[in-house]
Amino acid sequence: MASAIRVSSLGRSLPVPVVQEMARGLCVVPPRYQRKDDQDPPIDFHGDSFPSIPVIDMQGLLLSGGDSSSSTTTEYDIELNKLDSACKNWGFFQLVNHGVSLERVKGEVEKFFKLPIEEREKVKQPSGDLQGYGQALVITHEQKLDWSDMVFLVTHPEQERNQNILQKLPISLREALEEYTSEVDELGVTLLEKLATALGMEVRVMRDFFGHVHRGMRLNYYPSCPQPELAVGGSAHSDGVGLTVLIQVNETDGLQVKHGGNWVPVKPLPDAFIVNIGDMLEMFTNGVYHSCEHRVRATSEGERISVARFFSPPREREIVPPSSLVGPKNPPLKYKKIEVEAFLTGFFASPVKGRSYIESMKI
Ligand SMILES: O=C(O)CCC(=O)C(=O)O
Ligand SMILES: [Fe+2]
Repeated sequence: MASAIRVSSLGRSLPVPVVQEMARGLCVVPPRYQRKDDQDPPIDFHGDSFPSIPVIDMQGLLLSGGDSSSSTTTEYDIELNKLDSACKNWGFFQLVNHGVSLERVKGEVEKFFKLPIEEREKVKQPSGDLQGYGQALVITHEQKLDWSDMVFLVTHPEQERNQNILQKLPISLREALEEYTSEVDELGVTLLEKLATALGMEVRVMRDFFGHVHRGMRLNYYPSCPQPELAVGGSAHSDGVGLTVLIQVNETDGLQVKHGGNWVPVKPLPDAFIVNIGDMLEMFTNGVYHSCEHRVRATSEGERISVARFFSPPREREIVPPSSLVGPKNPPLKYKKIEVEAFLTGFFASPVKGRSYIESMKI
């Protein structure tokens, strides 16, 4: 039985109602979803100075940084510099011109969330597992909840897959996810290599850190909310991974990133990826790159769907920056040395609270 060889799950999340079902016909947000205390002030913007996350052109990036032995800067290196400064100052960027086709995966994910509840529940999160249709990081019965549902899947390494769940996904969705992940994974690896070049690190060092790349994904569903001023679509958090590559499936916006003390809304460009640095890359770069806090607001303007692909180092890897980023000519080591497995076990053991977990890793 394939599932018998799965390595142990990293945590569990208490079962919660499917918000999509609960929300049908509801006029009032139930108390457990009322989050008035989590509604930070809206962005403080002044006309033209409205900030937005940087935009990086993948074709420009592919042409950049090819010859690290040359000291001449080509016009394409501008894109690499833009990438570097986006990861330092924002930890978030939009990636355009990437060549990955998104149509099919978007259509199939939308179709999944339109299925009758009995069909969706076939892939329900089993108790004691994080994979499947449910929620993550629900640790206590008192904890306030997000106005969203998700399907979480680990796809690589193969022994961490929950075959039982994968096989119960509608076949057309499974095939679309397979096609999409093979394309987005290639892009993810290329991006990690470009990040290494931007950091002045040997590409080999980044490759060694990520190894065969641990890969997971989340299909996020945020139902329309009758009282959006009371609820939160997705709690403020930083991603406990290496790198996240996300697509917004439909037209409903809602993602906000914390920048300069403000919550800045993200308006995805057509077919763009939204990419962000995760906690493990912040630690591996000794804080040079920033794992930015982000959240999803609730809205009454309709449902919102997104698909996040996560890239991380393997569980047994210790998160330690390469010598090129730590003293004597660089800052001293800023984060505790910890294995990925221990990092993740801690991450999934407490309710999410902004950047508090990565902050607790600081020396
Ligand atoms: O739905 C979004 O735009 C953000 C989702 C997210 O932050 C996540 O899945 O980690
Ligand atoms: Fe996230």
